[in-house]
Amino acid sequence: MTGCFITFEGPEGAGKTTILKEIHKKLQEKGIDPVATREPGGIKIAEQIRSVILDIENTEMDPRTEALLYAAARRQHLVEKVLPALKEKKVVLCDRFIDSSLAYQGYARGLGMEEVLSINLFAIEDVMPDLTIYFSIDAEKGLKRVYSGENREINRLDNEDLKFHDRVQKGYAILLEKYPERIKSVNADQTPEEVAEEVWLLIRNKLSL
Ligand SMILES: Nc1ncnc2c1ncn2[C@@H]1O[C@H](COP(=O)(O)OP(=O)(O)OP(=O)(O)O)[C@@H](O)[C@H]1O
Ligand SMILES: Cc1cn([C@H]2C[C@H](O)[C@@H](COP(=O)(O)O)O2)c(=O)[nH]c1=O
Repeated sequence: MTGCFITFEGPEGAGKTTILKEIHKKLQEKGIDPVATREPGGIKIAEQIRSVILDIENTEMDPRTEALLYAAARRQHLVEKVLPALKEKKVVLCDRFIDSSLAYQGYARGLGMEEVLSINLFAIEDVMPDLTIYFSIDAEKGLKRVYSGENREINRLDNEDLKFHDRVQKGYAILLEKYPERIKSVNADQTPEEVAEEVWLLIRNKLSL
């Protein structure tokens, strides 16, 4: 098996983290030892940057600072964790990557998707995911899940108004049109078991399992 970089994308509460854990388990059952990680975070420095970005009290953060911090966390995570794993021919499952920056900072914050792409190309050079799974759900429904769940703290980005989260979704819609070969959409508004099944099918196809 060759290395494969698979990213999970979507609005808040779409179920990415839940399904990523399930896919990790399913791959292990097939005798594969995948690396499961997340952005921003996944390694010490990037987790430290994450707490600065997502701190609910950092309301004065400038949008360009925000975009640069995400890109910096991405760079460090890529060189410290993702690239070494791919070099060992591992499957890497990553909760969010560059598409989040394009949808959230580029489109929803209004910085421009091309501008945000260019700072990110500096961070990632030419490393793009082999497959991106987009968890499609209405922004409001996803947010309701986040606010009613008890398993994570509400962060600064969750706290943006619904219009912001609707723009995030629009940003992703643009990306789905732009990268149809790489980004595959699943219906995230189903039971976790049904969503996991759709995602599993895509991953099995990609890995020829
Ligand atoms: N298919 C589903 N149906 C209903 N609830 C779900 C489903 N998938 C996940 N949830 C619940 O919704 C909440 C958010 O799920 P999860 O953390 O997996 O989403 P996420 O996409 O990673 O969110 P975020 O990016 O905002 O952290 C959790 O409480 C989880 O238990
Ligand atoms: C990578 C990345 C993330 N974001 C946003 C998306 C979420 O609101 C948070 C991360 O929280 P999660 O619970 O781990 O999903 O950060 C962003 O705006 N830009 C990015 O590049």
